[in-house]
Amino acid sequence: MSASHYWPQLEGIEQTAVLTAAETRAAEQALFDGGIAPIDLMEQAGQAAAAIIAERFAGRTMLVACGPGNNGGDGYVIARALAERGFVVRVVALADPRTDSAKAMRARWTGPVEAIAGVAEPAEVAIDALFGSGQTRALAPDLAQWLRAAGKQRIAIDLPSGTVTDTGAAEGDLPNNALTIAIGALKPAHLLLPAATLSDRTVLAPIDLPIPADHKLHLVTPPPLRDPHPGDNKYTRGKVVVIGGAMAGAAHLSAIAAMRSGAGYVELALDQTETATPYALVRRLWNETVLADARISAIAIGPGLDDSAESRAKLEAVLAVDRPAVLDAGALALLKTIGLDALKRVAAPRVLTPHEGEFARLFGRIGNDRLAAVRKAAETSGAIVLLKGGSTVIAAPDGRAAITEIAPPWLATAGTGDVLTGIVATMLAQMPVHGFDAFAAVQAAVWLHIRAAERAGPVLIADDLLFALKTTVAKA
Ligand SMILES: NC(=O)C1=CN([C@@H]2O[C@H](COP(=O)(O)OP(=O)(O)OC[C@H]3O[C@@H](n4cnc5c(N)ncnc54)[C@H](O)[C@@H]3O)[C@@H](O)[C@H]2O)[C@@H](O)CC1
Ligand SMILES: [K+]
Repeated sequence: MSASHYWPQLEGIEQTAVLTAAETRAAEQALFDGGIAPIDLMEQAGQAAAAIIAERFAGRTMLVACGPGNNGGDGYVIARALAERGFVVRVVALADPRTDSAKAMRARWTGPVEAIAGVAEPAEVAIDALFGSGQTRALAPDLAQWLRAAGKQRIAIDLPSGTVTDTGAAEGDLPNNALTIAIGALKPAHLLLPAATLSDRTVLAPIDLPIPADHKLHLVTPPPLRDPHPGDNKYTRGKVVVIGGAMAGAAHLSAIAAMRSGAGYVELALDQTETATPYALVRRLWNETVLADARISAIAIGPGLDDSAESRAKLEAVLAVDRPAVLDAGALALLKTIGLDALKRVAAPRVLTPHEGEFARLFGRIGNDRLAAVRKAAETSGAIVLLKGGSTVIAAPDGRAAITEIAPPWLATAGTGDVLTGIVATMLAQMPVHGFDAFAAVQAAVWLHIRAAERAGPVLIADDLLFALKTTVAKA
């Protein structure tokens, strides 16, 4: 087993806007309307991609596979730029170029262009410039197979061919890429499963693409956490109440995670209490007065909660309190019977943190457009919805959405979701401290969860995250 990052990684991405195919086209059009020539933008894109390739794959033989559209156009630029740097480059065309820019770039490539059928010898590196953000259908199986055989390693230009830009769907048996070079901006398929798993690494080739100010989707980024200052007390650092039930361990994970994320005061309400470590955790017997304290900053409910009448009464009590609340696990099952309207009883933000099964039970089948499904769920419920998984999608009722990088797969183990719930609760409790809103608070929590998992390392168990959180939060 390897402790290093063998799951897909984003590298050096500073521009965190994520654009759909249509938004990318609109941004390009804005440039062209402003007088930039399309071939100049393509030259910039191809040169930027070639510079990245030259640095990382020095000395390898290259085979550039060009499609008929502008992705193929990028391919011709890359071939020329690599040849000028001394690389041995062959170019293969799937079909003649169809766009003006691609035609122009093919004309500037002075070497031979082979037909796909004629390629016998694979190269060390095959560059997939077949299809990019203009892909409209699945990749033909024989083409996928050809691509797999064309190089010992592959690099995808903008997107791996066969992936759907806006959903991350990827049909068929598509080959893996050592590198994907996103052109101008990240697209949803760079972050969403399964497409995101087709690349070991994803980097961004910078071009002068203007990012529309009203774009609504972005990559989850490091949160701006404020350190405590001498004037703080336990209540200014946030009081979190965690309401547990039948399985007390799950609620303990949430409560201790809330503590380790920096909450000033965490209270755990249970059906029975005992004195145990950590002694700093205040354990109380559940009754409704637990929720009567005006100093409560946020509430978490769900981990370890069964579907009994008592549990339902607890959830009803939480939903009546005008304080930020996160609902997970058992609370989501109960919410199904209470009805989503209950989330709107008070003005304070509500956060739902379902995994796929819980999501489907509450909102219906996810289908193959995870992002659209989560956005719709947030809109209809009025809550911030965080769909957990290898790449986590978060949506706010106002249409804003965010996607995480791919999380360490070691997180797929019991109890890690309970930990996330606790972190969410603390970030909600600390909204005034850090000066962010609930949508940002949830992103902060997911980011901390991923970083804590990296810190905890392979074969982590949920309890390890609790300890890893301490350093993670301190360094955020
Ligand atoms: N518009 C521009 O000027 C720029 C575009 N850029 C590149 O252009 C790409 C987008 O170019 P396009 O919009 O031309 O689209 P693509 O080059 O991605 O593909 C479009 C062409 O492929 C066909 N097609 C789509 N999916 C297919 C499939 N599965 N099997 C067979 N044929 C298929 C379409 O009918 C069309 O002819 C980006 O991904 C990026 O690489 C960059 O050069 C930056 C500048
Ligand atoms: K491609």
